[in-house]
Amino acid sequence: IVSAVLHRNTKEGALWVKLDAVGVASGGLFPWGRAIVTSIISTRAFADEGYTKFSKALCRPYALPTTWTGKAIVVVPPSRMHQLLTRPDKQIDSEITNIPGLVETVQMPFVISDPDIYQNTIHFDVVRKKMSKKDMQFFAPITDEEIGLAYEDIWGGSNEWKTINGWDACGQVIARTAQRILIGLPLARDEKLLEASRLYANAVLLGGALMNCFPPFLRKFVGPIIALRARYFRARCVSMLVPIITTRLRIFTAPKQADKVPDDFLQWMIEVAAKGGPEQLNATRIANRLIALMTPLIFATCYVFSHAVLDVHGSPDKEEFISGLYAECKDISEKHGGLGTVEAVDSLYRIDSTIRESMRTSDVAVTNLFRDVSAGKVNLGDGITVTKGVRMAFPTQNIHLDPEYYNKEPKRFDAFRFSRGFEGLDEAGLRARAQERELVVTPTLSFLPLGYGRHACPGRWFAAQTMKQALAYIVLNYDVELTGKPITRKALVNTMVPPVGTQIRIRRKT
Ligand code: HEM
Repeated sequence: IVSAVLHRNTKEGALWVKLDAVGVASGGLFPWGRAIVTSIISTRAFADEGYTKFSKALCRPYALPTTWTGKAIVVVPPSRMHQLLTRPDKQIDSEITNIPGLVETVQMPFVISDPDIYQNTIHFDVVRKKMSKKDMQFFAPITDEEIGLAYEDIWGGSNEWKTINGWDACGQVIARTAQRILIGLPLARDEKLLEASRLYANAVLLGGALMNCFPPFLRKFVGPIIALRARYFRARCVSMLVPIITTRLRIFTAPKQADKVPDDFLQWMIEVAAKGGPEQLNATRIANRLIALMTPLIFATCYVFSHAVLDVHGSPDKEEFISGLYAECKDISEKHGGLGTVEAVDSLYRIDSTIRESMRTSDVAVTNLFRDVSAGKVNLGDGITVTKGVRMAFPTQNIHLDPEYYNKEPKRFDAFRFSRGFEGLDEAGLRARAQERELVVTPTLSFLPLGYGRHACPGRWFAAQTMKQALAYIVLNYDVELTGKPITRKALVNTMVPPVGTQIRIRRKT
């Protein structure tokens, strides 16, 4: 059936016939069907093969079979990346969009019933307007304070070793900090809301990965069942958020009293919603928008941050990394009287390099930066045109581990890879080479975890600043050891499954 769909006599069928495919056997029954089913556990191997054979050797796109779309996605070679990721979404001959890929990565429609939340993404505008580089001074002292309090409450102050779940412990600190920004005090510290939002984020990630193991025609049936857990936690979050949103809406519509208007994400969200018309000023809808943002704010940030903590502490070079990080954090923190300013956080170059390196080596996904053709056709060269309904992606994980871009041991986690070359320079030397620095927030064609071009992540300055503060806090205040076996990471379809069971031993430094 799959073969017939892929090869039917349409423009799309012509595309699949023309493209080289990976993982599809040349003989036997239902080769495409078998490749699609195998993609559940072999997407990474398929992508490795496609990268070597087609992306690198021939600079050609190839078809990657996947249960996710129930057919294949077109993996575009690095040579076409700049052009495709910087072009306007709408051109005379074609229209592309990144939204379906983002939405379907976590299968949002099964979790949130109101389609306006993911079809009309006005909450993205709030991130774009209020979370740019220039806004970081506003957030720095708030996140610094919340991170410190969160560690004290969650990781504790005991000098005795205790064993905790590393993924949960990192996630709880990030969730609390993210929530402080979203809804302010006192609700941000409400234990029940914190737990529900963190479990919601986990359920969305793991549920999405699981749902994507089923092709769309089966997903219709299993999706609602798998999504029950995420729906339950979402409903709990909504019921806790609606009262505060209702109060804020009242303040918003009342005659203005400047001192009463809070300054947090929820307030900015209400202001943007008001421009969208009265139907947007609905407390449940606003709650769902905040929850939709919890996926990047809590899940993506938690994913990256937990990996950075585990990568540093699980490295054979841990001693060297930790002592280098400690020296930097202590020096900068003493110089700036803490880490609650942009100037202080921006000076944490080794910390920045550690997080960037972890994002490079511990990718969230096998392929990423999805673009669906929504109208017309996109020409990929070599006579290959992609038509409406086809999803394109980039071989991001392969690029991140390619010796052409990372010539020194590309698979090794080398925390100071991006900072080492700048050590020992005086002020003038540092200034002269400032433009050369590759930071977490600097997307390049060989560093794509935060996107590139037109839709590069607008939350990256906030995510980077918060993760840097949170990692520096651990380095300064805790001894951490990984317990159990070394972490091995596997892909489930396109998602790299995080090590949610990893245990760590921690104690407060004396
Ligand atoms: C470390 C954590 C994060 C990672 C790894 C991450 C990753 C990404 C990536 C790869 C994209 C580009 C998608 C594409 O090109 O199609 C993206 C877009 C986006 N991110 Fe993030 N993100 C993170 C944190 C955040 C935060 C904290 C926020 C805001 C609260 C945020 C909000 C967004 C939004 C609104 C978009 C869509 C931009 C657009 O379509 O123009 N992200 N993110």
